[in-house]
Amino acid sequence: MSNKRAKIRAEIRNTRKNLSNNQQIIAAQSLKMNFIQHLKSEKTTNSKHIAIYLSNDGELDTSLLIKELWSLNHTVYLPIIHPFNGANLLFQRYEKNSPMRANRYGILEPKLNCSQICPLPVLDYLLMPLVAFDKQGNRLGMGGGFYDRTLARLHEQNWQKPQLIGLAHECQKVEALPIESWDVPLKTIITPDKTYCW
Ligand SMILES: Nc1nc2c(c(=O)[nH]1)N(C=O)[C@@H](CNc1ccc(C(=O)N[C@@H](CCC(=O)O)C(=O)O)cc1)CN2
Ligand SMILES: Nc1ncnc2c1ncn2[C@@H]1O[C@H](COP(=O)(O)OP(=O)(O)OP(=O)(O)O)[C@@H](O)[C@H]1O
Repeated sequence: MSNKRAKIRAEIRNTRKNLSNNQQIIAAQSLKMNFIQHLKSEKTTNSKHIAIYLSNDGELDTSLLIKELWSLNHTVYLPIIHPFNGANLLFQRYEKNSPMRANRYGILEPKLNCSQICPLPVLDYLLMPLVAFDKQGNRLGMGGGFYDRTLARLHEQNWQKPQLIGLAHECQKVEALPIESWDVPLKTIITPDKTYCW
């Protein structure tokens, strides 16, 4: 692993964890408004299949957005670390009363129920956590390689769906990330302040 990537990861995780509760609440409200605005700008009104994540480690809080998506009749999914290969993600439906369990990192995920797994190409939007992003839309995650491995096959083809959207605080932006061959760049990143499009 590149030292430079590890250093950026450690620094930004620290900055992000030091955001106050108040800053996190305001950020969560802005994220909700910005993503709903993004959906409206696409001029499609039917209900969508949207994968998101439950926040951890100072990540942008998604809880308000998830409630809003449910109330607008969108179908929400969360990542599950693959129970057999442990290296890829599956996306399983998430409802208010879904049975949950903590994964190996202590992050809650739905208990595996194969009938509720959504194949990747059926998802309309994949909202991804990240640690750092740069001005070209490159993404640095927590270091597990889960999203990159899960998206690798899709990335080799000229895929239409899902639209990949990174969610981050503005303080997670850096000038330029050292990139690796497997990194999947993002077309959109939503922060509480701005929606970046490439
Ligand atoms: N909210 C959220 N969910 C997610 C991710 C994420 O980045 N954020 N992931 C995105 O891929 C996957 C989990 N990836 C993760 C990778 C590392 C750590 C982590 O805390 N690592 C510790 C070391 C833990 C250990 O090995 O025991 C650390 O770096 O301190 C957390 C999640 C799936 N779910
Ligand atoms: N497409 C892939 N095929 C095989 N291995 C991969 C692939 N993508 C990533 N990896 C492995 O995963 C490890 C971690 O990758 P990286 O540091 O880019 O993760 P990350 O983007 O920070 O994490 P995440 O995607 O989980 O948020 C790398 O050392 C690499 O070996």
